[in-house]
Amino acid sequence: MQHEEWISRWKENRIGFHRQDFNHYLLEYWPQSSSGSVFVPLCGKSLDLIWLAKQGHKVIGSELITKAVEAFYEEQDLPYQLNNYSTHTTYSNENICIHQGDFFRLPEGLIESEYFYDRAALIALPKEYRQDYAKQLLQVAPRLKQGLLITLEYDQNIANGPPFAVLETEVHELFGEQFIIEKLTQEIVPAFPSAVEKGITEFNEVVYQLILKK
Ligand SMILES: C[S@@+](CC[C@H](N)C(=O)[O-])C[C@H]1O[C@@H](n2cnc3c(N)ncnc32)[C@H](O)[C@@H]1O
Repeated sequence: MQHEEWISRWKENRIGFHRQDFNHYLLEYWPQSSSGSVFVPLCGKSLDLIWLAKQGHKVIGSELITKAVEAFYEEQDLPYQLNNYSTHTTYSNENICIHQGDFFRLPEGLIESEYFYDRAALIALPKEYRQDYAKQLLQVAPRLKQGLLITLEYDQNIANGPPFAVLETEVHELFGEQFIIEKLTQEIVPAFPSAVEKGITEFNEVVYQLILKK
């Protein structure tokens, strides 16, 4: 998807993916024993960043759109410091730091997180970008050892994304070489309003745990 489309979505407030509460799969399935840093790619202004920080994690997000990042810190009333780099601008706070810029241009090894959380990141990308997403995730955060991934399934022949349908076979194609993939749960849920407009009434939401192979 073109950057311009995300710019106009945020500008026009067409952000039906944004939730006013914490993701219930995160609350249920986030590994309680985890500690350290969590990477949240394509993070928007998600409240899940707050929940993860409250669990004691250092949280590192990546988000393309300046308006989204500024809205996050302003709405959460969190102070931040700014640092400009060639590929991105970093908004830092004691617990939550967001690299604003193109995820695909973040430098190799920038992020030292051991955990990642993907809700509506992989499924925000068209198929032709998803292999690069999986590759870049591990290049930018080479110490990752575990992740929680939430995908959506629906008939992509009825409507195009985003959100895009990402089936279990593709999750294995993208991550199966590096990670042991366990499907934790799945649930039929009402589709986002933008998908309803395109004729999709419900999604099958699927939650996976990914653990790095030894
Ligand atoms: C569907 S939203 C999901 C946001 C968040 N994960 C959530 O659960 O609310 C996808 C987000 O990815 C951002 N995005 C799209 N392309 C990106 C890129 N190349 N680099 C960084 N962020 C990107 C969009 O601006 C948008 O905020």
